Amino acid sequence: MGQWEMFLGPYKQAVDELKVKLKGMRTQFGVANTNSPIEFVTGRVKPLASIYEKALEKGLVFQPSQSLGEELQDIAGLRIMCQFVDDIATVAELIRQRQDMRVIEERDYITHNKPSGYRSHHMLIEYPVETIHGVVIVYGEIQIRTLAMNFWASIEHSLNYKYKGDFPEEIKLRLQSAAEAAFKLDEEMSSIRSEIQEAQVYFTENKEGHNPSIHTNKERES
Ligand SMILES: Nc1nc2c(ncn2[C@@H]2O[C@H](COP(=O)(O)OP(=O)(O)OP(=O)(O)O)[C@@H](O)[C@H]2O)c(=O)[nH]1
Ligand SMILES: Nc1ncnc2c1ncn2[C@@H]1O[C@H](COP(=O)(O)OP(=O)(O)OP(=O)(O)O)[C@@H](O)[C@H]1O
Repeated sequence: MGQWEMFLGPYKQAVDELKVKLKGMRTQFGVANTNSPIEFVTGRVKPLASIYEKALEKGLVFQPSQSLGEELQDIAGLRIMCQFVDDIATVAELIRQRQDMRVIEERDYITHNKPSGYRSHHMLIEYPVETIHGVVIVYGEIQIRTLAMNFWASIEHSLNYKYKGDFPEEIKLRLQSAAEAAFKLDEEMSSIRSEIQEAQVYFTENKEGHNPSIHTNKERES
C-alpha cells in the first residue's frame, strides 16, 4: 500500500463513519415524525491535488506526515445542508452534545460572512478512528449551511477554478450581491417557516398514507 493511501486511510474511514452518523440523525427525526433540521449530508476526503496546493500555499512539506494532518484540518470534510437558517444552530448544538467527537473550534461565517460573500457555520472536530493499529485521532471539518448558502458556495467554488481566486471586479461585485440575495431568500423563507413545515408534514403524511383523516374524493363517495 502506498504511503499516501496509508496516511489517508483513517480520514476516509472518518468521512464514511461520519456520513452514516449524520445521515442517521436525519433518519431519527423522520422516525420521531419531527421536521428534520438536516436536509442532506455530503462528505469528501480532500483530493490529493488540493492537499498539494494547500501545502504549497501554507509553506508545508507535501509529505504524508502527522504534522501535515495537524496543519490541514479539512482533510476529512463533512457538509450538512439545512432548509432554514435557524436549523444551523440546532444542528451545531446536536454536534456539541455528541460523545463520539470533540468540537475544538467553531467559526461563524453567518453573522460574520467572508468578504467574498461566503456564509456557513464551521465546526472543527477531533474524531477517533479505530484501526488495526489502535486509535488514530483525526481532525475533521463540518460545514453547516442552508440550501441557499450551498447554492452560492458551489457556484462561487466552480468560478474559482476558472479565475483561481482572482475574480474580475465586476464578477466579484455580482457574487457579493448574489450572496446577499441568497441570504434575503433565507430570511424570506424563515418568515414563512411554519407554513412551509405544515405543508411538508401534510405532504409526507399523505404520501405515506399515515393520516387517516385525509381521504380521496373517491373514498368519500364510496
Ligand atoms: N465557495 C467558497 N468556500 C469557502 C470560502 N471561504 C471558505 N470556504 C470553505 O471553507 C473552508 C475553510 O475555510 P476557512 O474556515 O476560511 O479556513 P482557512 O483555513 O482559514 O481558509 P482556507 O485557507 O481558505 O481553507 C474552505 O476550504 C472552503 O471549503 C469562499 O469564499 N467561497
Ligand atoms: N467540509 C466539506 N464537506 C464536504 N465537501 C467539501 C468540504 N469542503 C470542501 N468540499 C468540497 O470538496 C471538493 C474539493 O475540495 P477542496 O478541498 O478542493 O475544496 P476547498 O476546501 O473549497 O478548497 P481549498 O483547499 O482551496 O480551501 C469541492 O467540491 C468542495 O466544495
